[in-house]
Amino acid sequence: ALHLAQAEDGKGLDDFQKVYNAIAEKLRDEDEFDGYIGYGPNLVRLSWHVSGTFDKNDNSGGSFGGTYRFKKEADDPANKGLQNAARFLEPIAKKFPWISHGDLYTLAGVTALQEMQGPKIPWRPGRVDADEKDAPENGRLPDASKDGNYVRHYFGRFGFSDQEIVALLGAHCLGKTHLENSGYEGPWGAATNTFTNEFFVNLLNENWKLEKNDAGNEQYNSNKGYMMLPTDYGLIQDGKFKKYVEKYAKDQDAFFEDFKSAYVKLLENGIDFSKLGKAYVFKTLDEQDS
Ligand code: HEM
Ligand SMILES: CCN(CC)c1nc(N)c2ccccc2n1
Repeated sequence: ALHLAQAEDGKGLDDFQKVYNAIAEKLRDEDEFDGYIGYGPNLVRLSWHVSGTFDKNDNSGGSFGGTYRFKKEADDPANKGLQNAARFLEPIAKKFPWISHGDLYTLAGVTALQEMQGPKIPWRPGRVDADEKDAPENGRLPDASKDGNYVRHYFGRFGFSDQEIVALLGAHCLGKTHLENSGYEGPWGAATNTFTNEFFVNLLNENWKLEKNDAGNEQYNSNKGYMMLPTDYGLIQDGKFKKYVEKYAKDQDAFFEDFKSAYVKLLENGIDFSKLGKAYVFKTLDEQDS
């Protein structure tokens, strides 16, 4: 059965907005990280990795239990580089000991996206920390060296449609790949900390050359110094995905709307929130500047 959400007792919008603000202020303050990209993209990746372990066949993994806090999950080679996001969140967890790890990891991704001018992401609390025995085994996160069909099959495990898959991958407008983390490198310079539909525009507009990188892995590079993972490139090799790439390259609002829905589905997969009221929509720091 699905995990039943149990909100932290007596905590409401104001309490979670305080956590949001603490993360957002720390994001602004520590802007030099990773060549002045900042921690935003890394926090978004963490929120996806703690959720992407979900398996609808037995309702294992996923964001509910906050099991990333155990080495068994954190040390998954696919999570290399996310130690930065985890370290960033430690003082936040200390300041707000009442928030569960699952709620903190997902709220941090929502905060980072909104502070990077992304769409407003409705968020619901109620994830409850589980034990190390509940941590999913390594190997549930995707392999970047594969093609579009692999991506369709991989996300089929969570019940995502072609349209939801393309929208979700639009998050690769943020940050960059790091050779020492994943064996992929770049894009230098182009890496951004602003949420836009640029990933789709680049996919369609650049001429991509398949090259071996310094780690011996193949990736697509453009003469402007952009890069695409083989799984990214699969979105324009596969006709059914490509029509959504074209839609989002033309219409950023449609991308924002579809990304928001798919990202919420990713973060809430496997959890029954029916006992809770409506989701919270947080104000950005800019919207609160008194
Ligand atoms: C086919 C599925 C996916 C594959 C194979 C994939 C693979 C990767 C790889 C290899 C990196 C580079 C990591 C590093 O070297 O530091 C990366 C970074 C990133 N991914 Fe994905 N990813 C996928 C889906 C997603 C999704 C669904 C999201 C969010 C909704 C996401 C968000 C990010 C972000 C924000 C970064 C940049 C992190 C940073 O700059 O530190 N990815 N991804
Ligand atoms: C759209 C070009 N960029 C940086 C703005 C980009 N492209 C990517 N293909 C990419 C893939 C994984 C993680 C980050 C990524 N960033």
